[in-house]
Amino acid sequence: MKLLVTAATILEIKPFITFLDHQSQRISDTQYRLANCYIDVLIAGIGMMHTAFSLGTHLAVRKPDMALQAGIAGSFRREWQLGSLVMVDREYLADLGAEDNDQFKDLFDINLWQPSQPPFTGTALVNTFAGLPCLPELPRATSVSVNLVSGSAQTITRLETRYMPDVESMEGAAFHYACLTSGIPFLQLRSISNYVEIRDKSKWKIPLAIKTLNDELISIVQTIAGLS
Ligand SMILES: O=C(O)c1cccc(C(=O)CC[C@H]2O[C@@H](n3cnc4c(=O)[nH]cnc43)[C@H](O)[C@@H]2O)c1
Repeated sequence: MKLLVTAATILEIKPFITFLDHQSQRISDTQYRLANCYIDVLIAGIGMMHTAFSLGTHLAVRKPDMALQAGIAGSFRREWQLGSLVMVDREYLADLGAEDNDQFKDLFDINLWQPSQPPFTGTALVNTFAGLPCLPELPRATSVSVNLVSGSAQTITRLETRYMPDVESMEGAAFHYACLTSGIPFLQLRSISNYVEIRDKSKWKIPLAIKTLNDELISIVQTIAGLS
């Protein structure tokens, strides 16, 4: 099994890298062997541009059997606690399009993209989770990927009305696009660090979200490697 684990920033998967440093055989700066599982770690950068380029290059060269993206996210759902985990089954590109006076239109609305053109299902990038060696028991979430973190009532209402999202990140859609296009089974794991609201960074629980994210990531990778 060749597994890719990717994150936007090293901060988000530092405990996982520490686990690999202690529990696995280090092959190079970014490659490890854990039992019969070869693990590549890719810090792809924040945002869809960095993620798409890093992943596109990596998937073409390394051809992993599975890719796992781990990161923190904002939640639209107040009933989901900070630090709780989801796996994303549906991604929307929520701020790529055109402004028509005070209305936002995405690329499907203005007919530059057609619904269900590959690799889209309708207007979403959908993970069926087919081909994965294991699937954690986590809530499934619809996600929007944005370049501009949502922080106004108007934007939040627009996203909720249009996409009915549970969570928001800055990379998920690029990850889904790259994996669907390359035909590589994939899993996007997100831990909720904040609610999507008018920006107040003092309320974010990044250390808690990173802890729960990495506990789950380690557990999943141990399962894939046949260690639990
Ligand atoms: O200081 C800020 O305003 C700020 C805004 C968004 C993200 C950050 C980060 O430091 C984390 C980068 C990372 O986190 C993901 N993320 C987390 N929460 C959200 C969100 O509410 N909306 C979109 N992305 C979020 C994102 O995927 C970034 O890679 C700081």
